[in-house]
Amino acid sequence: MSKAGIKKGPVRALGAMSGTSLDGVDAAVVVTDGVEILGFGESDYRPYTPEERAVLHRALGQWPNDPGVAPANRVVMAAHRELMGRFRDVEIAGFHGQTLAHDPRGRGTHQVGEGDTLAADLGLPVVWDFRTSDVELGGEGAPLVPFFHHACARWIGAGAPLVFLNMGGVGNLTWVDPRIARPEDEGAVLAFDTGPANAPINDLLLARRGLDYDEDGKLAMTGRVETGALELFLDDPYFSRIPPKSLDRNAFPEMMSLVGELGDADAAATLTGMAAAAVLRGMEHCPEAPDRLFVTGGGRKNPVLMEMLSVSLDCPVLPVEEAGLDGDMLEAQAFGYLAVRVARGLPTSCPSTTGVRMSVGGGQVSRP
Ligand SMILES: Nc1ncnc2c1ncn2[C@@H]1O[C@H](COP(=O)(O)OP(=O)(O)OP(=O)(O)O)[C@@H](O)[C@H]1O
Ligand SMILES: CC(=O)N[C@H]1[C@@H]2OC[C@@H](O2)[C@@H](O)[C@@H]1O[C@H](C)C(=O)O
Repeated sequence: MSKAGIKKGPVRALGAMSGTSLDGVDAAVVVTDGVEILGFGESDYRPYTPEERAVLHRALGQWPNDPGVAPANRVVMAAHRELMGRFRDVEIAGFHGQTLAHDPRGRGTHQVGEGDTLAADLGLPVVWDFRTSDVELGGEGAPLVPFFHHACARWIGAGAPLVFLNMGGVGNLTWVDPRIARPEDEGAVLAFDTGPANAPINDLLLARRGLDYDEDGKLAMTGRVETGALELFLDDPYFSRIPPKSLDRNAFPEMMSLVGELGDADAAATLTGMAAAAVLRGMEHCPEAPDRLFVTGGGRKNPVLMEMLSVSLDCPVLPVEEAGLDGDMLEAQAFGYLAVRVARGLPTSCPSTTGVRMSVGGGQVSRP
């Protein structure tokens, strides 16, 4: 028995993720022993209502005890309780919560949501608060999905280095060498946040058109990238900083003023171009050219973004479905996988994924 009280060998683990796009909560089952992936189970999604989303938006940038946090906590807990309660025959759950603020070298990192309450509500051991111990040990506390990306590379039988690129609200990439068996071993993974991805596009569409996002890149498709604005954006020192490195959702507030004078279509095209160009700059940091780049997250459904990535990168750019994985659920699956690792005392991050001083298994375990 592990510290979470789960049996030896593979278990069905449920993971849940509420991402920086604030669109809703994903939950998915992965079958794992905490090392290898043995299979995937069912998955489900629970969108936030417009009112709930507004509560979360108001709480962005807030720290514990700030006034918007308690209402945000109620929204996050209710959505997770409802969604995760739909799953059966699960032995353990991983609960990421919702990031409200991220300042690893300053005030820390803040995910709202109470895993102990959720454990009692669901009657399951819940692993949560995944990022704090990494930050306490000098790490960025993000990204945390890279150890799961390494397991995915092995699950799909990859034989050469490849990249997983998540285009969520923020972009993050993991360069993986699947020939190295353990992710914490030297040279197995390199990971970092590439830059803003969908969050600024969503913010623009909301401000200018009252829409949640630029569906299928329809608006960007009719616009033109304003290269002056793009170059000013790329002057930010973040892009030349050696990884690991991570970002807050709203880390580039100047983006909106860079496109402020542009028409709606040009502004959308330029923000989409900025997301793609940030990835290109990120690829310069990879130790070796990858064989293929698999895109996960909502951005893979944006044909304008996918085309921009394809024309600028030297390797095939493919939606992760081409590898038989589910690009909407990868992060939720990751937190199920990481929960089992924490329960079994295995690390969840290492110096090359977050810059942490030594490999660490982050996360609190709450039993019902
Ligand atoms: N058909 C589509 N066309 C264009 N963009 C899309 C489409 N579908 C989803 N998106 C974008 O993807 C976003 C959702 O992506 P995803 O669910 O990966 O984000 P997240 O998990 O919240 O973010 P993060 O990974 O940063 O935590 C939407 O808010 C939207 O911007
Ligand atoms: C602090 C935080 O929540 N960061 C998120 C965010 O969204 C994408 C990117 O920025 C990544 O660093 C991370 O999420 C994923 C799940 C991760 O930790 O791997």
